[in-house]
Parts: sequence; C-alpha cells; structure tokens
Amino acid sequence: MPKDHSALIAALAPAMHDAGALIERIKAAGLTHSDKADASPVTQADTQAEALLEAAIRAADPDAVIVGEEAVAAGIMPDPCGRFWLIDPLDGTRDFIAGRSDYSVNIGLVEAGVPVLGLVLHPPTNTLWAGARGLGAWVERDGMRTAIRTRAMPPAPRIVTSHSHLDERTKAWVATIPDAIITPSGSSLKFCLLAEGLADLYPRFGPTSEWDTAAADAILRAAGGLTLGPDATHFPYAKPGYRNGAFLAIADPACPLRLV
Ligand SMILES: Nc1ncnc2c1ncn2[C@@H]1O[C@H](COP(=O)(O)O)[C@@H](OP(=O)(O)O)[C@H]1O
Ligand SMILES: [Mg+2]
Repeated sequence: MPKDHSALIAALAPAMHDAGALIERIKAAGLTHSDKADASPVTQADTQAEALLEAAIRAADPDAVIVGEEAVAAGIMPDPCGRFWLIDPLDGTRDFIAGRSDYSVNIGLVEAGVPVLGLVLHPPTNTLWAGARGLGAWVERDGMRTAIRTRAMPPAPRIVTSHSHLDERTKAWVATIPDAIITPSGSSLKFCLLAEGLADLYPRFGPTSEWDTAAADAILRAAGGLTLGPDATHFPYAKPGYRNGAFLAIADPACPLRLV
C-alpha cells in the first residue's frame, strides 16, 4: 500500500530542499549547458536533481511509476497509466541559464488523469509550495508553514505569462481582458502565484509537457483554483506522450473566462 498523500508530502519535502540546494551549488560553481534532441537546454543541475528526486520517490513509494523529464529525454518513457509520478527537476531552464531567478523543482502525482498532489520548490529562496486533493495547499518559508488559498477575481486581474515562451495566441487572448495587469514569469511558479492569491489567470496556448505543470496544477487545485482545456473541461493528464495542449489556469472558480 502506498503512503497516504500527507505522508508522501512529508517524506518528499526534504528531497525537494536537497534538490534545490544542489541546483544552487551547481549555479554558484558556474553553469554549462548543452541542447537536448528537441533543442531545449539541459544543465548538470537538471540531471543530478532528477536522480536525487527519483530516488526519494522510490524510497517513499517503492512500486511507483515515475516519469522524469530527463529520463524521457534519454528515451525512458513509461506509458501513461492510472497512477504515476512526474518529475521536472528544473523547470524554467532557459530562465535559469539566463540568470533570472524564476525556476523551480517539481514533483507531481497523477491519479486517474487528475493531478492530486504536488510539491514545488523555488531554489533561490528555498520556498516550498505543497498541496493535495482534500488536504488543501500551503507554503513554507523560513520553516514557517502558511495555508494558501486562491482569491476572488479582482476588477483588474493579474495575468501571468511565460517569460521565455510567450506566443502570439496567448498575447491575443490577454489583449481581450480589460484592465489586465501582465506579470511575465518563468516556470511552474506561475501556478503558485495563483494558488497563493497573488495572481488570477495563467493562459497558455504554446506546448508544454505534463511534468511542467502537474505539480503546481495540483497545488492550484488544492488551493481552490482550476485548470481548464480549450473545451472548458478540467485539463486532463496521462495524455499520449505526456504532451500538454492549451490550458487556462484560473484562481477564482466563479470566473467565467474561457480559452475560446
Ligand atoms: N515547444 C515546446 N514544446 C514542449 N515544451 C515546451 C515548449 N516550449 C516550452 N516548453 C516547456 O515550457 C517550460 C518552460 O515554461 P515557461 O516558459 O513557463 O518558463 C519548459 O520547461 P523546462 O525549462 O523544464 O524545459 C518546457 O518543457
Ligand atoms: Mg519544465
């Protein structure tokens, strides 16, 4: 029997901090990066952090199916199934390489196509967001845990968009929202801003993979928000190749906005 969600988060949180510390050490020592087969960048930090996180999941959940971004890049991709973990050891690699601070470490658990548990760490500040279906969501800063919740939609909504991959369709959608305040940000931290009640909408038309979004999406859902696909149903996981199409993350579930 796998541990319950609360015990899994407690067991994995130390590994999240260890992965963050490892990434910061590698950054301080001077980064080199190479390009993967899909031309996206990878650093030593990505591969070493993924090995650490995969070992931690195996220790906490011995029969786990684990899908890691770097393992997939190396040709190891289990088929989507009813229950599996997703690891993105360093999301926002372009921002990381560019010297910006919005990158994150991500572990998510998907059950029956729904992201039900997530942990997201921001290495530069050692901030950890976590949450699970039925448990709520929280953030830990300086060892202090605070419960988090999404906010009601304000008259001037804050919209978060990708720093590195902002496409024309996303720009066009954002332009239709009156009085929007746009905040560019890298990585899954955009979902965390919604979960924490600091932003309202995260539209994304360009492609991502499920490891980019599962952990933080689980935290957003646990904090009261939702993520919808273009057909206005809950954005599903366990898709072929773990490929994400367009989605709209929404803080306030009463918000009527949709992607199309
Ligand atoms: N063309 C593309 N195809 C698939 N994923 C893409 C992509 N362009 C960006 N991404 C994903 O978007 C993530 C970055 O998100 P953001 O732009 O919000 O910072 C990247 O994560 P990595 O940095 O882990 O590779 C990458 O996986
Ligand atoms: Mg990523």
